[in-house]
Amino acid sequence: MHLLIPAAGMGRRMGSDRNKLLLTLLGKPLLAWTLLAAEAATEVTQIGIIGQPGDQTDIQAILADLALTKAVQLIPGGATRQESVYNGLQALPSTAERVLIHDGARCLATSQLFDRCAEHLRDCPGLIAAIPVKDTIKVVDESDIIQDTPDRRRLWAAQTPQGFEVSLLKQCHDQGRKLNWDVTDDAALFERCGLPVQIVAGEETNLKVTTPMDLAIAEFILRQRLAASHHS
Ligand SMILES: Nc1ccn([C@@H]2O[C@H](COP(=O)(O)OP(=O)(O)OP(=O)(O)O)[C@@H](O)[C@H]2O)c(=O)n1
Ligand SMILES: C[C@](O)(CO)[C@H](O)COP(=O)(O)O
Repeated sequence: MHLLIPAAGMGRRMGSDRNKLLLTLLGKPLLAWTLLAAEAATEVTQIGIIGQPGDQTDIQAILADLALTKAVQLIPGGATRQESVYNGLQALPSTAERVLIHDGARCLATSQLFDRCAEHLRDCPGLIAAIPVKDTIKVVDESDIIQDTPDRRRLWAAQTPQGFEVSLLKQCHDQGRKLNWDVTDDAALFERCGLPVQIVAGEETNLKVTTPMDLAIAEFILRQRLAASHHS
């Protein structure tokens, strides 16, 4: 199955001078960890990295270092994640029926999670990895006065991978562009088009590295993971 990796962000919330996916986490760029998980996933056959042209040299260097066995294509990114994924969809071969999309910034996703999503995608038109929300969530108005406390049993935190039938997702993206929808994930486009999106069990460690604190937490998790694999 094809995997698209949006990797064309600026990392503004990270506050660094470059794309956060090029920052180092335990000796490798963030993007390299994401690619290693994709390489280890049995169900992933082809990888499209969606990156800004200005990052292309760095991305090529990461690829040269990893020497992945899977076919990798570089696709130019857009101004938003939504635009970047749109570009990725246009670059897929016409034979691609289903696609997984996974944020480069979720560099701790395991190969098992990719495989689980790909397997489920054979039985539904759209899905996302997600985990149940642990906090009590408040809905507030413009003055920060609480308006509602939704039932936590119905709240899930969206992650990636997200997977879809390619033809349907392309239609949803086209609709979104026509109607100027501005969304943060692909599932939202599917939802707005009235299409069902299934939840698949995500991973608590599959955080999106967004801020410097996330980077520190990711390093802690990765250290634990590597230590456990050395002892087994
Ligand atoms: N124009 C964009 C913006 C984001 N992304 C990707 O989408 C994922 C999720 O985005 P986010 O974590 O918000 O990354 P940034 O946009 O880099 O971060 P920020 O919003 O803090 O600038 C990341 O892998 C990012 O590289 C992308 O491919 N193209
Ligand atoms: C796609 C996503 O990673 C799901 O959690 C997320 O929506 C990306 O955008 P965000 O604006 O950084 O939440």
